[in-house]
Amino acid sequence: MHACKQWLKILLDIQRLASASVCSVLAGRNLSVVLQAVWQKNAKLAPQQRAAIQDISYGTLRYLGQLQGVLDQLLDKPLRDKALRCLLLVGLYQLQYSKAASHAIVDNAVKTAIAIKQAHAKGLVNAVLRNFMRRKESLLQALEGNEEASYSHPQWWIDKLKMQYPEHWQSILAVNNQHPPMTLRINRNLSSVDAYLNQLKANEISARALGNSAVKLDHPVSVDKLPGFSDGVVSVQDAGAQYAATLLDVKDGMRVLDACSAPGGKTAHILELAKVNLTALDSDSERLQKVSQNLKRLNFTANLITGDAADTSKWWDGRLFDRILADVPCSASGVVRRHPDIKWLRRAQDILQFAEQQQKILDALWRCLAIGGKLLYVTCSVFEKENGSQMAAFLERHQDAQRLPLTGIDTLEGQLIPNEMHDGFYYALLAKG
Ligand SMILES: C[S@@+](CC[C@H](N)C(=O)[O-])C[C@H]1O[C@@H](n2cnc3c(N)ncnc32)[C@H](O)[C@@H]1O
Repeated sequence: MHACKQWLKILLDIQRLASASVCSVLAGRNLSVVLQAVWQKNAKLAPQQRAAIQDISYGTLRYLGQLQGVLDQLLDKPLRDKALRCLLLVGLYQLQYSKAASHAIVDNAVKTAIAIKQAHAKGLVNAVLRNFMRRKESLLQALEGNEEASYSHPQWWIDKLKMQYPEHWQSILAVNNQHPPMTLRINRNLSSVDAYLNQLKANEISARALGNSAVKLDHPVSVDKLPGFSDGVVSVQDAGAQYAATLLDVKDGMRVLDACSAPGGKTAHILELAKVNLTALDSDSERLQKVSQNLKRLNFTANLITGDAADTSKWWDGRLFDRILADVPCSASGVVRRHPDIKWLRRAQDILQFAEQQQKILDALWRCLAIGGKLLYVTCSVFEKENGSQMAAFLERHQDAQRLPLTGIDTLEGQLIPNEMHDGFYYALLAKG
């Protein structure tokens, strides 16, 4: 194929596959699962094409509220065709946020309309996107006062944050719409933050220290570019997540349970901190394989079990644990910048369901903890039903539980508010008396 034609086909494929991915998410599917399926079906995609499809899909979902608000102004009547609507959203995203030439984006979108059998809509695609280019300022200005469009989050989500964080809700929403940082955890048995920063510098990777084991890269790189990654010198882990293993206060010889362990980021950190007898449980056997791969890279071993943390009769041998990490399933509302699909997939009522599941897991695990032992409850949520009120209710039910201070961490009563440095987490450290 002529080089120019080939290039055009590549651009069309990118737009077509990104639109299809956005459509699948809007139909209720998880973006990373959708993209995995796209890679499998289109095995010949070059790494740059994959990166572009990923970037456009993530970006469109990150700014979906705003893009929908703009699109609705540009349409005379509601557009029922979902594939076409997604193509227009993707085109608007590219026009507003990508560096590609505007005329090329519009031309491609028109051709993509034909490729996805929407040839009748060529005129509409052309008109909507060109109108956006002409009237951009006024269209964006007209969104003022429309919170769902201005903050690109569902209104119920914005309302919850406003109620719960009268001072921080806007900064949380803003951070959720940023690109996530790539942060590393240095295995301090093998290196140190200073030594690793020097290694990164020698490899022309700019970064800075965040505390005594975390290093934040100025720009994400693929892990194979990280010195010592395959030898376990570093792991990729958000700085907020790195508090978990430290707070758990593990000592050599302890029996430790990591009750919701996959993919094993915190499991590995615990093993870096002490020589413990560790059981890593997860209800998802496929995800548990990731724990196994992670531990292998880091040269650690643990007792891996597939099981439901809430149903101890199926997997527990009755011997009490000295430490339990309960990094429970949650709304993931604290890690939205890593998974922008979450904010559109969740429904307000899901939060209560998560809270119920968390309660069952917590109550079951509490029975497995030795007297004098500690349990760390963790969520990557910012919603208080899963966090503060979950903990308050737990302490009401369990008179033998005492909440311990989170030494060395700046939190809002256990809540780590997402910011430029770290994701959003909630931590509650409990001692059994
Ligand atoms: C927040 S993730 C854990 C992240 C992990 N601790 C890490 O740092 O890499 C929650 C995990 O809980 C698992 N899970 C969900 N329900 C569970 C249950 N009833 N029992 C055990 N694991 C469960 C999910 O499969 C998921 O892997």
